[in-house]
Amino acid sequence: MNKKTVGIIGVGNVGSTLAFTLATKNMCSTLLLKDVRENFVQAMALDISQATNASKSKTITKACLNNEEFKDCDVIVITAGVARRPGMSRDDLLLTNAKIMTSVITQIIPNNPNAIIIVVSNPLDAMVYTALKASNWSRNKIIGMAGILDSARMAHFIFEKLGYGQGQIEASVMGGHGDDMVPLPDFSTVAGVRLSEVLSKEDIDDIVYKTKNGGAQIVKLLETGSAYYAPAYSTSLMIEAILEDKKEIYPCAVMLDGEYGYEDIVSGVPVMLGANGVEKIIELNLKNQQKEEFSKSIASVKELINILKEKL
Ligand SMILES: NC(=O)c1ccc[n+]([C@@H]2O[C@H](COP(=O)([O-])OP(=O)(O)OC[C@H]3O[C@@H](n4cnc5c(N)ncnc54)[C@H](O)[C@@H]3O)[C@@H](O)[C@H]2O)c1
Ligand SMILES: O=C(O)C[C@H](O)C(=O)O
Repeated sequence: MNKKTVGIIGVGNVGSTLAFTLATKNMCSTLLLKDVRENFVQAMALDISQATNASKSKTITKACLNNEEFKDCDVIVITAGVARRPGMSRDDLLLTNAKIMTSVITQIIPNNPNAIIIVVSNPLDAMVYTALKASNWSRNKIIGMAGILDSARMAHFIFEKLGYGQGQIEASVMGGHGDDMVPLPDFSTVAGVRLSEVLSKEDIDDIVYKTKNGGAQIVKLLETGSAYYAPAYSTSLMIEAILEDKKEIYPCAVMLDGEYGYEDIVSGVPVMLGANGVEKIIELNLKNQQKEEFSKSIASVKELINILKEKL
């Protein structure tokens, strides 16, 4: 096991599921948990620590009740904020979560100068942007989790149509983590076979629709919040790639600086993750229609950022 410290701020549904995954899988030596709900975070730390002992993992889990204890992290995950409820879009969380993000960043930065930060709070791309501006850190160090989740959802819907190929599906989604995300059937395969070889255009269109609506579908069924198992697991893959310097390619939300023709805007693109966070941004050769969809998705994130500039 790595002698590494992971911190999680916001230990609600996603944060606690992630903490449980990391601790019971022995993925770090120390796990620091922080939340505004002080009793709750202590309960989570106790419960997860006891699960860890049952699993014979060596991870030590601690609840931090002040900023001084939350220190020396190699990776920090921010899931602090509110989640949407039925009838809401992720964008409705903008102002509330931007205030929380700014306050969290200001608190954690002084004691964690070497951390790579993974942002999960929504609306995701605008929250990564907020965290980057509040910290003034370089773009390789603050990364948003969404593309792995959206791609996993797309793989799920591909399997639903096919009825075979579970575990062999590679799906690809880029763009912002909002209603205008860009599922890419042309870059998706089943055991290397292109989707268009095994599914009709109608089926593929339906998969694209369901992928874009995947988060809202769960919100509607849950009634009290949003998805957490797939988001937490997707985040754990990013953490593993960073802690173990795996140099793996994942779709993540990053600040663009000329890539795909955009700058000063955050969006989901394939990146290489390693010990330094984002170590490379990969530029796919998109067709015209895919470029248009990506541009629409960028415009939606820009709108949110303009609201933040005006109102915060
Ligand atoms: N990027 C993605 O793909 C993705 C996936 C799932 C959820 N999310 C987002 O992640 C966020 C968390 O979702 P959840 O289901 O875990 O919600 P949740 O309500 O279960 O947990 C949020 C936690 O944040 C805490 N919190 C609030 N303000 C805080 C602060 N200032 N400091 C520390 N902790 C604070 C709350 O007390 C709560 O425990 C939401 O914004 C949600 O929309 C994003
Ligand atoms: O849908 C949400 O609000 C949460 C998250 O962004 C998701 O896609 O599950």
